[in-house]
Amino acid sequence: MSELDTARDLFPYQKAEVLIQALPWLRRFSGARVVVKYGGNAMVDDNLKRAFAADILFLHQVGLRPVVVHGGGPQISTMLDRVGLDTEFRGGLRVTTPEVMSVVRMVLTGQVQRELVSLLNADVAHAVGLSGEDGRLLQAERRQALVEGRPTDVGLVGDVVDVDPQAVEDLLDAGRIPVVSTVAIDADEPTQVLNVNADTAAASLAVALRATKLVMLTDVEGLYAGWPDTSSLVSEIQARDLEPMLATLQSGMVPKMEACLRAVQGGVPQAHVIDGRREHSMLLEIFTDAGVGTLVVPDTERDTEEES
Ligand SMILES: Nc1ncnc2c1ncn2[C@@H]1O[C@H](COP(=O)(O)OP(=O)(O)O)[C@@H](O)[C@H]1O
Ligand SMILES: CC(=O)N[C@@H](CCC(=O)OP(=O)(O)O)C(=O)O
Repeated sequence: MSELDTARDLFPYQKAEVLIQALPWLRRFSGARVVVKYGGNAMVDDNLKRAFAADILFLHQVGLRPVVVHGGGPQISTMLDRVGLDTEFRGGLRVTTPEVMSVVRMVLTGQVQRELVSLLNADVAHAVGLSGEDGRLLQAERRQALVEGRPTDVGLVGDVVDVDPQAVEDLLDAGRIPVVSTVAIDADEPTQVLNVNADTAAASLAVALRATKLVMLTDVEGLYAGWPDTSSLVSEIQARDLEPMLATLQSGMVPKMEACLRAVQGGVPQAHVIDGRREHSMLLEIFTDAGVGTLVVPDTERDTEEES
């Protein structure tokens, strides 16, 4: 039996109780901008994608202003394989030749984004897709990867250095749900596009939009202190405790936690990593005090005072 069936089986008074309990959260987050990063690894089946779209539409309907930033790493790898191009990652970043860049852009903006926009618009037409190229939303500078401590060339890969959020602001003002693909413009050569990690791009956008929350949906429960020991889930961590942990993390969790750190240090009050494989985990996180996943918060003032 799915969790949805269980919810349907609630007694009517229990359903009313759930609605009442959500009221303080609905009040608190009314009008809040929430940047939701949907990772390619959490887009594993059609039911999950539909549940994700339903959650985003719920947030929008109850007065929050969700902005979706999507990934698509596995989907890019599948397409590269299909067209006979090799996939290689160095230091967590895809080695991006001009041919690979064409596939990255095509899959992110022409496949993954289109699919999400179409799911979100199935009943009401709220969602509009855009890429980091539109309105110069995301500008990046070429970067290298760190492999065993050594800077290594990874081709057309960048780090977001400038965000012009106006195109997203315009859509939010018009009551739309922006769906952003993280292809960026090369700040040094504006006709060139760069491949950027979707987690760090989402964090930069959350900072530029002065978002209330950054929520990252992925394929694990959250951050594990002793990965792969799944009993070591970190439920809440301050920026100053996360920083020294970064060097101990592996693979996809490195950019994700760097992104959470970038967000809270840039003024976003809360950054969450939650399990995108569980239907409606986003609603649980936002509208209950169930405390799912890992919450990253800025250093508290009290602790800062204690130190000085
Ligand atoms: N300390 C850790 N805690 C949780 N996951 C970790 C950790 N270290 C590495 N990982 C890996 O990071 C992956 C999530 O990152 P990634 O594959 O990039 O996801 P996404 O496509 O959602 O961005 C997990 O599936 C897990 O294999
Ligand atoms: C430079 C780099 O590695 N870019 C990523 C962009 C997509 C992404 O980040 O997707 P997920 O969020 O699903 O991992 C890539 O090419 O896979």
